Amino acid sequence: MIIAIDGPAASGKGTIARRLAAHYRLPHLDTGLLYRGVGARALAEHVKFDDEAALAALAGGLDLSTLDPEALKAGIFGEAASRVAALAQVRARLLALQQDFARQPGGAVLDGRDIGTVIAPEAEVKLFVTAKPEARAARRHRELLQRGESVTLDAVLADILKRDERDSGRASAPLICAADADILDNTGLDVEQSWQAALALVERRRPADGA
Ligand SMILES: Nc1ncnc2c1ncn2[C@@H]1O[C@H](COP(=O)(O)OP(=O)(O)OP(=O)(O)O)[C@@H](O)[C@H]1O
Ligand SMILES: Nc1ccn([C@@H]2O[C@H](COP(=O)(O)O)[C@@H](O)[C@H]2O)c(=O)n1
Repeated sequence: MIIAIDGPAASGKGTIARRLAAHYRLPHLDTGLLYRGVGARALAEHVKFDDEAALAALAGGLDLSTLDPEALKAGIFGEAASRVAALAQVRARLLALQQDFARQPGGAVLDGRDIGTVIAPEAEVKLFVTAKPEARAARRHRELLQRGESVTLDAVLADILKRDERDSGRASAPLICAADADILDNTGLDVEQSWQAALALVERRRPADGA
């Protein structure tokens, strides 16, 4: 069974994806980490965000096993990720890795922006997890403060709105809800309520044999 989870920044899709993976004993890929990894290397190597060929080369050389999820969750890499993610050549270089992960025997859980539309349109279960920008900003703000980052709620909200616009407006694999996805708006739901709502939606769609 492939479970595809998409949605805007800080909607809680990663939290849900990790729990679904544990619940159904499926491998999980947070695809945002790939773009964050490319963005981080671009910053480290001073590659300009309009140098598509050079950024695509970085994407082609990405080694999943060396990515540090904790470090890549820093706010600065979210913005860098969304800039490199707008480039078609970068996305093309990351396509096979994600599709291979999705199509492994037994299935997988992937979360991102284009999983149900581009990476695994054949997924048996698709969730589009969303929440009002103010709710998402409050969550991300809390998370960044816990990480020790000094940032205002207004700055986080502005970043989220900018990223939403860039991710939804780009020509290549924009963030859109797949026509056959279930929408979960978890504004006003806490983590546990959001998880229970997601699980109920997945259970409704899950193939009887779990394949
Ligand atoms: N329903 C919820 N209510 C409150 N906080 C939540 C909820 N769901 C997730 N969170 C918290 O919000 C933050 C963002 O959640 P998460 O990382 O799952 O979002 P995401 O959509 O995967 O974000 P990203 O933009 O990095 O892909 C985390 O700190 C998480 O613990
Ligand atoms: N499938 C995906 C996943 C992510 N992106 C881009 O990466 C940025 C960071 O993603 P997070 O989920 O870690 O916040 C995001 O803003 C997207 O621009 C993507 O394009 N496709």
